Amino acid sequence: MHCALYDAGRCRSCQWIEQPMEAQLAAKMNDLHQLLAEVPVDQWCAPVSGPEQAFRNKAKMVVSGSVEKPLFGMLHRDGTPVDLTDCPLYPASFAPVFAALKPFIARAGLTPYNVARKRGELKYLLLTESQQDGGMMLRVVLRSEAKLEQLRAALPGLQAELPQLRVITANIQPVHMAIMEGEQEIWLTEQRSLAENFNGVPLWIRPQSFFQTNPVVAAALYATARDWVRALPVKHMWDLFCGVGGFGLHCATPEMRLTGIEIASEAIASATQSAAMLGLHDVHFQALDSTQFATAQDATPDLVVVNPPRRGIGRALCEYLNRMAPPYILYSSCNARSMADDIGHLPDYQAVRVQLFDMFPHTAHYEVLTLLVRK
Ligand SMILES: C[S@@+](CC[C@H](N)C(=O)[O-])C[C@H]1O[C@@H](n2cnc3c(N)ncnc32)[C@H](O)[C@@H]1O
Ligand code: SF4
Repeated sequence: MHCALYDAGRCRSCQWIEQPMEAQLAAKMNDLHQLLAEVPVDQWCAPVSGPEQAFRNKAKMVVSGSVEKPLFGMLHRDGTPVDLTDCPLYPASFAPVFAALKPFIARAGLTPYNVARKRGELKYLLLTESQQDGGMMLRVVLRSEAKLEQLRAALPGLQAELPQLRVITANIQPVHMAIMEGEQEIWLTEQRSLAENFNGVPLWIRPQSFFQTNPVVAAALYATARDWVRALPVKHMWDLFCGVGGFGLHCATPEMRLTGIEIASEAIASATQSAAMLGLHDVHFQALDSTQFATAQDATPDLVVVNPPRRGIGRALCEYLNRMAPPYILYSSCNARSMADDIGHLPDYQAVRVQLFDMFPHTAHYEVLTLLVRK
């Protein structure tokens, strides 16, 4: 893929961009084979990839420059700002939003935060688009509430110009560090979450909850999980690290009992709302630590889905799964190294099927789905 910012040496985030997609996929498959070298796999499925560009539904922009001429993008290590509004990973629909946000910042008087001087208010802009209808969520990350009223006063003009901005919030991040968001979220619109839909399953995008950033490949991942699970005799499943519920909501049928566990309560609120829309009644989503939840249970479900952060599920959860022995485990991972470690700690399970999903093109990262069956 071609990226002018990469060619100019201004952004090097996509380290594999010069390799054709087929070569990238082959290298990722090779990496996965090596990481699972000690794990016998019955069936390797063909890798799944999506579009080469314009595939991201989310932009996380550091705001720098001046209030009259803000830049949206990132800062190099030496503090030099780079404007990434032309990044080809974003869909074309982002360009007019970025273009309108620049003069809006001047009108609202939101001075970009200057990291070196520790001055200014506006730190980041986080923009997410729903594939369902092009609706968008904009989160304005501010250092404090000092400019909140100015932001509120300028908003009606922005909303008239960009009616696709359905959800707008201010996030207050007072700490001088590269953390993107703080705990305090202030909603500036009546609508609090953005409707999304993958494969006919309603999902909700909202602040403070994880949502997949490559919708085409994520939809394929959830659909595959659904197909694999529906072929198994599952009456009760757990979806651990469930986020907004994508896996559980795809796999569950009205006859099935679904328990979803996730640490972020905002994500659990979304998952609960989706389950109600689907008419699923035997569904129990709770905001808890997955390991603490699991290790406190006596009953074992037929299937445990896990989709942990990069660190994997960890030793304690592996030990619990060995002991409680659910017949099936479906492991979706964005870090095959930690997944391979975890599978190494599940000696009673056989990897029957593995499939790679190219969720992060032009980088070394990828998602992998593994079905484990009790031996
Ligand atoms: C890779 S995301 C997967 C989310 C979801 N399965 C999906 O498809 O969107 C990992 C999720 O684990 C959650 N998480 C992190 N630590 C956790 C913990 N200790 N217990 C439960 N959930 C946790 C995160 O908040 C995040 O939503
Ligand atoms: S993140 Fe965007 S701007 Fe940076 S190298 Fe990749 S495609 Fe180019």
